[in-house]
Amino acid sequence: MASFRFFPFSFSQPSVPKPPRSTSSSRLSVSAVAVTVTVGGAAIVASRNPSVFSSHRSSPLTWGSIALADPSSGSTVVEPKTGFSFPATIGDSMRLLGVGLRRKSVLGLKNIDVYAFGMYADCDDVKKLVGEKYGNLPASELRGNKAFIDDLMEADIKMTIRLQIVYGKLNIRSVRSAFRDSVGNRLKKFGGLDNDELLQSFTSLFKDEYKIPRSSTIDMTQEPGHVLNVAIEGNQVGSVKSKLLCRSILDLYIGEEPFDKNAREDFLNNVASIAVDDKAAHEIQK
Ligand SMILES: CCCCCCCCCCCC(=O)O
Repeated sequence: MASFRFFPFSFSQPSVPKPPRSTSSSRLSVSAVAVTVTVGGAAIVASRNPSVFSSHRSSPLTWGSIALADPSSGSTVVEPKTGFSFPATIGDSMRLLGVGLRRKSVLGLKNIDVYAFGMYADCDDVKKLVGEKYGNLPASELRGNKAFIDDLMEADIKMTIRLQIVYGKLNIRSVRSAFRDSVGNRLKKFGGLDNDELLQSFTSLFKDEYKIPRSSTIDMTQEPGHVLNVAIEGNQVGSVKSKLLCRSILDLYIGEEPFDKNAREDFLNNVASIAVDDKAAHEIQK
């Protein structure tokens, strides 16, 4: 049964400013990266090479970005290292702005591919934030602007991080424990030491009875009002209302020490490109 917890937001001063080390090693060279986009059943290969997508976009910022393929066509984007695909849109408004891979070292010996992930955001919410606070900033400065990136993770923007399990031997206890480490660390970073109850409210959503075989999905969606909604295989398993928790989870993927640096870069490029396209549209209308 789905559960709902409410945690009022309060950020205290970061007392443990050291984030976990990124374990991602999915650094991909310009020539090596390939992302397949399928449109109407046909596969299109995208890469970080700027030329691939430049034909259908006006912005020079969108090199290597993958999500701005036609969202109305039911297209999907493939994470290149795992071959796992992600829909270009979820629902009416959420668009895929980056895909990546979470790798994790086991007993300090070898890295395993744990899950592929897709990062989605509501474009209208993103445009609203840019319009309200960053309208005067040139797009080239937007994607690297720390205040903007912090705002992206703190504003009331609808976003989903979809995990797709790659490692077939994963059980839900390992998921709980991995979240306890990674999210727990971020909660300390942004909220101080006293957040055990909040962390417990989140990890307890992952109940023993849930099975997560290879290719199953876990969606973590920030809904309006900073409600974190978790769904496993499309079934809602619970929600926690906490701005701190939402911020901490987004930081794992979009923050300064992300699990996959290239995925973050693509995400920020695509966010900037949405904003640029919106500004350009307004200029034309004037
Ligand atoms: C054997 C490795 C087990 C790792 C399980 C990770 C499962 C999901 C955790 C999500 C948060 C994170 O990536 O840290």
